Amino acid sequence: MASNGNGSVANGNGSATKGLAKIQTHKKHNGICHDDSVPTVKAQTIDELHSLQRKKSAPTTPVTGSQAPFATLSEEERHKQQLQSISASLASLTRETGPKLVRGDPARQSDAPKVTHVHHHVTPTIAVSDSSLKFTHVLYNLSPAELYEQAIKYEKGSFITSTGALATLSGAKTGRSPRDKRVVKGDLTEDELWWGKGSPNIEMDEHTFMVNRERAVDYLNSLDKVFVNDQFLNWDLENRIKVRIVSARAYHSLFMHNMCIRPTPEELENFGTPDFTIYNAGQFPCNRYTHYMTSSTSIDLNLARREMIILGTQYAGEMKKGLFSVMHYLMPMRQILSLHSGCNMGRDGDVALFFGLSGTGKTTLSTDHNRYLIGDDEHCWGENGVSNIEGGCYAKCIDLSREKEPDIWNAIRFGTVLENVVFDEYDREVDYSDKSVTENTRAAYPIEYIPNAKLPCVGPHPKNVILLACDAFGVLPPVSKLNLAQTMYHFISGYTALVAGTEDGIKEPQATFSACFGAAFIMLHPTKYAAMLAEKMQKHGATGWLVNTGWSAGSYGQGSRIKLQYTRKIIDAIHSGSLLNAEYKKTEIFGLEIPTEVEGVPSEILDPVNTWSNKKAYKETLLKLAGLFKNNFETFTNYKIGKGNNNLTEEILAAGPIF
Ligand SMILES: Nc1ncnc2c1ncn2[C@@H]1O[C@H](COP(=O)(O)OP(=O)(O)OP(=O)(O)O)[C@@H](O)[C@H]1O
Ligand SMILES: O=C([O-])CC(=O)C(=O)O
Ligand SMILES: [Ca+2]
Ligand SMILES: [Mn+2]
Repeated sequence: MASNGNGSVANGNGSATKGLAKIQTHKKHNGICHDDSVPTVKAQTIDELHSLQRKKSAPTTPVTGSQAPFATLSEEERHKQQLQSISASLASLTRETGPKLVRGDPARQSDAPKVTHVHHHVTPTIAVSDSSLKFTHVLYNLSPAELYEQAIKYEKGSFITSTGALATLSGAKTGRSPRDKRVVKGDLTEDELWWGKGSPNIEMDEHTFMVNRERAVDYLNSLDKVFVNDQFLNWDLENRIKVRIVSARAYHSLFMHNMCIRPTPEELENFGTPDFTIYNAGQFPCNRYTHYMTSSTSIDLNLARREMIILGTQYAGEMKKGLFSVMHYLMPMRQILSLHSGCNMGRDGDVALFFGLSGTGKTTLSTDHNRYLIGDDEHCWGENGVSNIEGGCYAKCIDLSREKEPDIWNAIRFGTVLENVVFDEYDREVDYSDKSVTENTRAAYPIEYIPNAKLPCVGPHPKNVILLACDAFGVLPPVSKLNLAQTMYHFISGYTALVAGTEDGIKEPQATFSACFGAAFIMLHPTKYAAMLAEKMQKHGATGWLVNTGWSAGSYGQGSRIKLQYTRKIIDAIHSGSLLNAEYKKTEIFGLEIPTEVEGVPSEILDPVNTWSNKKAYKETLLKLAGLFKNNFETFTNYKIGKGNNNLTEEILAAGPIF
């Protein structure tokens, strides 16, 4: 609006004013003066006014820059194609087409009339059912703000915390249910996948999968609305996988919005058919009379159909880790190694991988203020280097403190999903020490919430491969340098003490072995991944390390957990290269090379024997753990690691504890 810059007295057309000049705020060309300086709204009705509040925009990603304007399709045509594709996704066994879908929130009445054009042809003889007469509203790739509103309006237990995060409850399950994860054994998968003892792939047949699929799809179709996320996995563009997640809760949609890679509007426009689809009907149980079902929970993977069904658990980590399993199948088929690891990069481009089971420190230690974060949990290592599979991080929050983990603390803000935390009823301050709901409290946030995230999340070949173990026995050294055979031995063993119930039902630390530091997610035999890792480490000259982030000066109960501050110093020394050239000595039994000094770490803790007052108890505990390693490794002694590489196989077998 034009203003008459030099004050309000002169009225510009030269007409004389008697007495005090009328104060004019602005003036129209026709010379009529108005007292009010505020322009009126451009709306004829209250409804229209409210409609002005919301500007139309497409979903955006804050990540990659290119935001080319839509060119090829009209908005309406694009919506129509999306809905048809989603309807096809939701088609049941008995109906050729899926439900009638309508875009938008059923609570917004104005959305309703737009539906007619997505009406599908139905075969009148079989498809007449009540559910085919109703519409299912599709909330497609909503923004975090919209998902907040949906969650707060419709999902009990959803609240905004004092820092703006969305606090939510995952229901009866507060961790994954590995014993309820099933994989269809069919022509494609029978020979390719790892089955039997030690394998995470509990078999099911195609028919049972379809029974569960029908149950999930019918449940979702019976709802007034479903959430659909179309997103990507893997920052390596050549090996990017398109995923669709159909779910019933805003919590699930926001979780996956944060955890998967968010498409730009342009990428969404050209999304096409997803490579893999999840049907999350987690609120609804499976039918226990169905063959194979041992509980009301079932997470079912069908690689041939490229689908996953979730029944009977609302824990969002099932979706994240279910897709990780899929990547553990798809990527090795392309000679790319999939890794349950964190990953970061120094200023000079030195990349480190952090392997470890749940709770060993992948997220905590890869989130390092002095380094670029590539990702905290799931990566690929291919011809050109490493790439993150995900677009977000999933940090443990129990006992989180601003001082010890500032970057994670600051990432818990608007947009972040906070699972199962306890907060003050009035001011909504979260009490991170409260375990009333679960010890496995979690925050899921987009990776760019970490200030020094490396975008895009890719990096060159790793220089250091750090194996993290949280040793509840307190006998493994805080850090050891490994040769290649030892690295493979410990990678295949995948030792830690499970802490704090990420897997449903486990509350106390206990020794556990999980091949490749992720047996729950691998699809092929562990030696396949191990061979790929050995080959890549050899080729690119990476050094292996074993870091104990667990106990010192006694086992769980007597000793205490190694201070995070010390572990960080150890990791710093690995990154800087100073530890590579330190002085080493060899430990008994495990034959580990341990440094005599690390800057910033008391030297006496570097050899665990020094920290135990009862040396006899130390030796007994060491032998006990060595025995557990030996027992565990027996399953692998008959396997060759890689093709024609017998030497390495023998070296690996010899790289374990000797007693
Ligand atoms: N010395 C230590 N080193 C690393 N972490 C420690 C140490 N002491 C305590 N911790 C705590 O241990 C936890 C490590 O959890 P983190 O989230 O890093 O696990 P993760 O390996 O990423 O597991 P997941 O795969 O389940 O996400 C954090 O809560 C961290 O604060
Ligand atoms: O999957 C989860 O729920 C958490 C996680 O990262 C793991 O267990 O490795
Ligand atoms: Ca993590
Ligand atoms: Mn993990």
